[in-house]
Amino acid sequence: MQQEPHEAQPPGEAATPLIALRGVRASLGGRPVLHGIDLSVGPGEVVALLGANGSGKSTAVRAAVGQVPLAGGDLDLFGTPVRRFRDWARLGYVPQRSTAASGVPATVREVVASGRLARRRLLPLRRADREAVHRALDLVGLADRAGDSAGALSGGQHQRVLIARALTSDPEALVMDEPLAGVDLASQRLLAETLRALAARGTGVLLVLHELGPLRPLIDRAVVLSGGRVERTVERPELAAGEDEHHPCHPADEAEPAAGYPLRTGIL
Ligand SMILES: Nc1ncnc2c1ncn2[C@@H]1O[C@H](COP(=O)(O)OP(=O)(O)OP(=O)(O)O)[C@@H](O)[C@H]1O
Repeated sequence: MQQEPHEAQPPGEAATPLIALRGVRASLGGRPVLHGIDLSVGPGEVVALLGANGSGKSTAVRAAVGQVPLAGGDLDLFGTPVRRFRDWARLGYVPQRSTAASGVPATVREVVASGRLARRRLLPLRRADREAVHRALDLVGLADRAGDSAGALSGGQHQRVLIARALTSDPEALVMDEPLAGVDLASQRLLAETLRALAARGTGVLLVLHELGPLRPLIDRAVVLSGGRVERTVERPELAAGEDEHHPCHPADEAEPAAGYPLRTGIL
């Protein structure tokens, strides 16, 4: 990973969003899931996507990284319409754990190094790459497990390996789907420190979260989805009054309207 800041915007000019969804609609299995999502992440911004189970958070971030075709609306990445965008190495993505945990017969180091290949374009890894892999593993507290089989890790450790893989490619925008799921508090704090440092040098971060947890002070904007739409947006949720850190984000499943969503989420 480089330590230099990403390219700065000329003074006086509004920064081009790294990720911009405008009126995005998407269907899965023939069923409309997103009904017109507006969302943007600028350089150095940390944006949290919240909402009940089934509200469309994963679909929205998968749409944002080009994994779900758009049924309508626009997606721009680094100012380029997605249909013309090719520079995928600028975008890091950590998928939801359940969709990523496969029985890959590789060491932890190899899994993390695969994140570097996007930058190397399949050339052999050099010393700088190996150092970047080590740094990324150190950042997630797993440097001592580099030689272990990835299959021998716990669920939370596996999640941290996926985070390290995304970090090692030094992305300018980082999209993470529930990075805190199954990750212990000490590792959540490590992740918070890492994201703070990345944002400070211009990396934009989009996170699906159930609870803000130790990431709360970093969040510039929280976007709450409900039924595939943006229900509300809250700037700097850390500053919002009446919060309860430990209250779950989504008390009800979207499929159970009787449970009374939207309730107070406890997050915002
Ligand atoms: N492959 C699929 N085919 C059809 N429908 C799908 C598919 N994947 C998800 N859906 C539906 O799309 C809706 C949104 O799902 P999504 O996974 O985006 O929600 P989410 O907000 O991320 O939920 P969670 O908090 O449970 O992860 C849900 O109603 C879900 O049932």
